[in-house]
Amino acid sequence: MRDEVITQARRVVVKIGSSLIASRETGLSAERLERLAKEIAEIRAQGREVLVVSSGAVVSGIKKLGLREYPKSLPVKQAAAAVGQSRLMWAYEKAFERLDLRVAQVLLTHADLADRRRFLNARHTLTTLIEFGVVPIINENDTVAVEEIRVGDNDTLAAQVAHLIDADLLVILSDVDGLFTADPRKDPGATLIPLIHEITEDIEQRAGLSSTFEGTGGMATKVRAAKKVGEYGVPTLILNGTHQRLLPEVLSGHPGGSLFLGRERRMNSRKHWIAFTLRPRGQVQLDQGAVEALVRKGKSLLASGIRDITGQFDAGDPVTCTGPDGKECAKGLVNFSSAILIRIKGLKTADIQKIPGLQEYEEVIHRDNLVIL
Ligand SMILES: Nc1ncnc2c1ncn2[C@@H]1O[C@H](COP(=O)(O)OP(=O)(O)O)[C@@H](O)[C@H]1O
Ligand SMILES: N[C@@H](CCC(=O)OP(=O)(O)O)C(=O)O
Repeated sequence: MRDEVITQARRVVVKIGSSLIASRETGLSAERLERLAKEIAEIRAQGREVLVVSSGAVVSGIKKLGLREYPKSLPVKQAAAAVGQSRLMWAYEKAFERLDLRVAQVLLTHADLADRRRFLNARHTLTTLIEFGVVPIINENDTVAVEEIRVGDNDTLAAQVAHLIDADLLVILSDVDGLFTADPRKDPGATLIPLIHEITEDIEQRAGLSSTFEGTGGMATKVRAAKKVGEYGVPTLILNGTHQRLLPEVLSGHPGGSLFLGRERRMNSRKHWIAFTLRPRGQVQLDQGAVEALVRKGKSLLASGIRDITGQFDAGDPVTCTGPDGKECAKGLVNFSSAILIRIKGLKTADIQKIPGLQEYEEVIHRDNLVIL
């Protein structure tokens, strides 16, 4: 099972963490990056399509700007990313050119993925690049990404890219062998977990933050990324990129790393986008009858089952639905703004249709726009 999922993966997203390609002396380790480029060329030669999500803009920029530490404020981080991204891309350009491979820089923000039209457009661009045999090198567009439109970390971005282009496998290369029972930097007794069938709360709690100068999210964002794509049926493999030739060897069937199996049945792409890419703008609290209608019977959400509304949102925005126990049970795109929902919550369809302007009312969230969590 493990072997097949890995060896037969045709379209692969490889995420390269800052921890792997950073160098204290020069900002960016050209040697490491060249070696990784060779290994990517090797897995392409195995008959795979490869897209790279690479961090490293900020660490490259730190050296170039003469900063002493990883920037804390957003403007300094953005300035470092701006000067660092061109250096990062230049290093990839040179490394892949030697291997007769062409690369393309693709910079994305959350806003590019949260708008369905832009999401589909990005999908088009990336698949066209793959058809041309180009290796896309993707990063977050840190320079323009303010808090509201940032993905925030590249493990999450890689998961969103894997979904975007319907990948068969997500590989996260880091400076650690995989997921351990605890952070191995802090607990020398921690052991590697080679195969994860299901991401339980226990697994999530074992994944800690980054304890290095360069790292952003640590193991926590990697496990979250694996959960995200796993729901879409894409497995995730975490490997130690500091070990020479581990990537091509493991992809050829050798043991190594931690593999998170994805769900066998893929979630429909649009529903996955609603569930995992969009950020909720508000919350709709439901009564037990509505929870059952949604979760067990696959019905659309009607106003009669709504008890209350939190937040301010417009028609078409994503919202989460919670049951009487306060737990999230669904997420979907609402047909009405929060201002209208406050007026019609708890009312029957026939009564709502008597309200001027709401004669056409049918449902608050249509089941095609609703995902059960
Ligand atoms: N349970 C765990 N297993 C493995 N690594 C862990 C765990 N918890 C925390 N970590 C830390 O996560 C780090 C990798 O994440 P990070 O530093 O963000 O790297 P990258 O730059 O590759 O994304 C490891 O070096 C390790 O210290
Ligand atoms: N976009 C940033 C990296 C953000 C990030 O997630 O870093 P990492 O944890 O090293 O993958 C950069 O290029 O510096």
